[in-house]
Amino acid sequence: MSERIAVEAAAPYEVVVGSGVIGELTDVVGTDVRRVAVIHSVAVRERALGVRSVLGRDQLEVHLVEVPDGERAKSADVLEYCWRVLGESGFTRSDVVVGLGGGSTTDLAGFVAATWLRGVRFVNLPTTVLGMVDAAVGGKTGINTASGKNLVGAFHEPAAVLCDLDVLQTLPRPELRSGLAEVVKCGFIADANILELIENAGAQSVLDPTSPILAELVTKGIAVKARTVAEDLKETGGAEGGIGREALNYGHTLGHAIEREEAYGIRHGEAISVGMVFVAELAHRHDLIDADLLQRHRDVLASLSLPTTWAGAFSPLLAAMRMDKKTRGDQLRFVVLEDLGVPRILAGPEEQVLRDCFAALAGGLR
Ligand SMILES: NC(=O)c1ccc[n+]([C@@H]2O[C@H](COP(=O)([O-])OP(=O)(O)OC[C@H]3O[C@@H](n4cnc5c(N)ncnc54)[C@H](O)[C@@H]3O)[C@@H](O)[C@H]2O)c1
Ligand SMILES: O=C(O)C(=O)C[C@@H](O)[C@H](O)[C@H](O)COP(=O)(O)O
Ligand SMILES: [Zn+2]
Repeated sequence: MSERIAVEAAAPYEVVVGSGVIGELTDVVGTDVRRVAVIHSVAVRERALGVRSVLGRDQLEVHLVEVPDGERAKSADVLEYCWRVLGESGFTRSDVVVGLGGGSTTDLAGFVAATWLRGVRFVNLPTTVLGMVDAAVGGKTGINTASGKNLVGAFHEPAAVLCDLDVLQTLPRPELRSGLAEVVKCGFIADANILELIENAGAQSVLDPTSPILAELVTKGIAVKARTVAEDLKETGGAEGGIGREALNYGHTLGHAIEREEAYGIRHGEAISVGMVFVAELAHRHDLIDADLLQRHRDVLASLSLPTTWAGAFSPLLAAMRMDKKTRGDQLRFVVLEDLGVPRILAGPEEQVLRDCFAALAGGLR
């Protein structure tokens, strides 16, 4: 059984979730296509070979473009390598890029597609929970630079996203957990039912790649992402009363800074987990949320063994946060909650309050 979630973009597309849905790839790649470049990470090489043999049957010329695992793929060097392969293969505007891998791979593949010939079609085949619920959907593509995370990129929507749950069976457990941090994020910003599902089911079944509960959480996370991006495709502002796509950045201001500070040795979802506790502290200290909602952040994340504390110096993080895309001029802006499911922007908090929130993090429980 599969679920189909529509994303109402300028060119609407579907996110298909279920076991075996990779079988739809030939259809979504489409006709009148001569070449397909499958940009994939090393870890999913076997899957890439499978994709090549399926697409190759239709007389397509399939180029496998293997890139490093994880964040190392999101570099100017790897981007340049992909451009070179496309150039040497004579890749035209009617050809298609396929991104096969986790969020790092699909962020890169999407940016390759956004920039080659000023934009070609691309299809995402995410192979991590995080890729399925977040990175592969919504059209944010890009790479990192020495100054920080995702600083160069483009909005470029995929033509389709196929989330084949079977691929999760090889995903290492810490990666699965990391993806769940973005699912928890969706719970706090938009769909409290996600939190209840996790709290009631318990970690064992949530972390089981074959469990119906994980499939349900993935589908619900995608639904939040699809709804949010459809309202504000390019992060220019939400509908009346809302903050639009910036809501999806919950926990990311500090989270991205931690990733950079750790030289990407921490997983994205782990850093975002710490970042969500930080902004919950911030909201609590501004009397926006009560102590119970703050504690609920720690509890649900800890129940999945996601980190809720981080020990290190604050000043480098503050400097990195100034490079966050939500910053305007010298003013830092954070996504916080004013209630469960009600995100808002908190602009220009006092530096001392930020330091106090950080100290509370480093010290664990308040
Ligand atoms: N564009 C967006 O909207 C968006 C949203 C969220 C996150 N992101 C980005 O996504 C990235 C994180 O993505 P991620 O958590 O998927 O990590 P990842 O892509 O770095 O993958 C994690 C590791 O798992 C391996 N892997 C992937 N699929 C596997 C599988 N099925 N079996 C075995 N190993 C597998 C990868 O090769 C890698 O080593 C970050 O760069 C983050 O900034 C982007
Ligand atoms: O889709 C979005 O919008 C998000 O913010 C989703 C985030 O989970 C994701 O990590 C995104 O890549 C962060 O974007 P950035 O604009 O802060 O780089
Ligand atoms: Zn994220």
